[in-house]
Amino acid sequence: MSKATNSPKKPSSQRKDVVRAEKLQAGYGTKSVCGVASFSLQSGQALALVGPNGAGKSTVVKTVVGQLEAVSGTALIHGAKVDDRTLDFRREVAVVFDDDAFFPALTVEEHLAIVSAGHGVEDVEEVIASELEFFGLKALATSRPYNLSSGQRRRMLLASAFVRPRSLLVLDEPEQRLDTAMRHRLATRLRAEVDAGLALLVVTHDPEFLTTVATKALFIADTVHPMTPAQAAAAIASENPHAE
Ligand SMILES: Nc1ncnc2c1ncn2[C@@H]1O[C@H](COP(=O)(O)OP(=O)(O)OP(=O)(O)O)[C@@H](O)[C@H]1O
Repeated sequence: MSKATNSPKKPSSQRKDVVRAEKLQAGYGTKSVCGVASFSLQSGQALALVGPNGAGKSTVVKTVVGQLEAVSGTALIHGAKVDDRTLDFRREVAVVFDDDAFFPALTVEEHLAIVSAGHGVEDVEEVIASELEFFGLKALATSRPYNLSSGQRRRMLLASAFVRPRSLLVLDEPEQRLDTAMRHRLATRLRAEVDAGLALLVVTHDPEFLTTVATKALFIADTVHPMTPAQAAAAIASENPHAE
């Protein structure tokens, strides 16, 4: 395996779809949870999925990354049907969902080291030091997950997506449990990475986060339709504040 850096790939002059969903119906078994979704995502773009609680955003994202079978339709990543067991998929696609997934016996820096080295990153120590700094985890590098706050554990999980190479980053409500300063820092960084060529698929309920990060949006409900980031931010802002 060739050595890798943890930076997103630069956009090529000829843009190809990183994600293409065609008439995708996401759901469980034979029951779809939302309308039919057709969309594409290219290098240098960030697509935000928005919509009310229970609308089907996470289900769509899990279907796109192959964690769920599509009820019907197709999802392609880099032109191929998704198989999250393949080496190519795992090399290219970094995914962070909202569920805490960690090894209780390993420290924060050991978690990051496993992910980074496992993806063939050359300068593991340097990369980890930089992400510990960015995510405000430097003083907690030798702590174990159960000794962290929920927001600190969230930072560790997010950091794990940045210590490895990625051409597609998939984040499900990354703003969850982060304080305002961290949300802002993360949003600003994600936008810079998108501008440098990353493809980002993100579910969010945070209008400010969306406005900073997204280049386009998709409203998920009984019908699915595209929106501009400004329209999507307005749609989120009008969501019932007591719905979450
Ligand atoms: N494992 C499952 N089996 C069956 N139905 C499920 C399962 N997980 C979620 N659902 C249902 O699928 C629908 C969509 O859920 P999903 O988590 O995709 O919504 P969401 O838009 O991401 O919501 P939120 O904004 O609350 O995170 C909901 O009605 C939910 O109850």
